[in-house]
Amino acid sequence: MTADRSGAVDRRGGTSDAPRPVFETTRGVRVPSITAAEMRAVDRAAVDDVGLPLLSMMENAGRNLAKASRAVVGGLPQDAAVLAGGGGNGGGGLAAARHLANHGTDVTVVLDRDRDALEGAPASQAAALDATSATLVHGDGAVHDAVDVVLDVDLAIDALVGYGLTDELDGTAADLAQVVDQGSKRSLSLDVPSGFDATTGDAPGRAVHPDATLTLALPKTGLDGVPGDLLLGDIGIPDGVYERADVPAPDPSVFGGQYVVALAVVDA
Ligand SMILES: NC(=O)C1=CN([C@@H]2O[C@H](COP(=O)(O)OP(=O)(O)OC[C@H]3O[C@@H](n4cnc5c(N)ncnc54)[C@H](O)[C@@H]3O)[C@@H](O)[C@H]2O)[C@H](O)CC1
Ligand SMILES: [K+]
Repeated sequence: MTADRSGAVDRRGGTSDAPRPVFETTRGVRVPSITAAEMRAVDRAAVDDVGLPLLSMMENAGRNLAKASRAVVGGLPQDAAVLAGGGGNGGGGLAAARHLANHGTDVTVVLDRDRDALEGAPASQAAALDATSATLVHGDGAVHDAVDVVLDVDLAIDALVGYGLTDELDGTAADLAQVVDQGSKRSLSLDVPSGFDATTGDAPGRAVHPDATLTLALPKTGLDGVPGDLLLGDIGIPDGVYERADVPAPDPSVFGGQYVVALAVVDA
């Protein structure tokens, strides 16, 4: 195996200039793919260079995720479990949990850590969630509680880890991923199925194998090989941010008035 597009190991055994997958919307609009490092640069430029708050992007991610859950279930889920980590991915899951609860879904959130361990934007999302009817389970016993909940509900939402995965999924997040894979009726992952590397598509350990993934802003290069349907969510990043990050901006016709669109791979 040789170095890939990001310096990580490429499951395609490719070289540093290995071709990237190209995706296409159902209306035939091509969408380029980007690595986790490039997406991180886009996020950084959005926040530091143009002052777009992280919470705004996270809110858009969570609202789109709640909306995408309707597509996976075939209507508003009656009940849902949201498995959430402590980073930006978990924060998006917490925002989705609030939107679903606001619309009448019976939501249980299972955090992969103590609630007191949350900081920054995810902590703000958890505080806002407290004002809803959603139940939050965390800390010791979270995995045990998750087993019963996930088996019962219409939909399990995987917001454990996104493009911030380092090495193989471990600890409570890995146990929760296994619960989703073995026990859920349907599952929807945020940005990247937890346990899969966003850039290479490798899953070196346990991972969620969802019915669908809602990825954010642009599809990540590793998503061409992951199981399930692929959706793309617009989180409001302006053209100039992509330019600053030296990343190709999506053509305006990719979304064309929608905030969530379906994608297929055209060139793997
Ligand atoms: N513009 C955007 O695309 C936005 C994306 N958002 C979402 O944020 C994540 C990236 O957030 P970040 O905090 O950088 O990383 P993650 O949440 O993906 O992961 C960090 C989290 O995961 C834990 N972790 C890492 N590796 C492992 C492992 N091997 N086993 C177990 N746990 C692991 C780590 O401890 C941290 O707690 C992106 O994917 C989007 O979903 C923003 O919400 C909005 C803007
Ligand atoms: K995820």
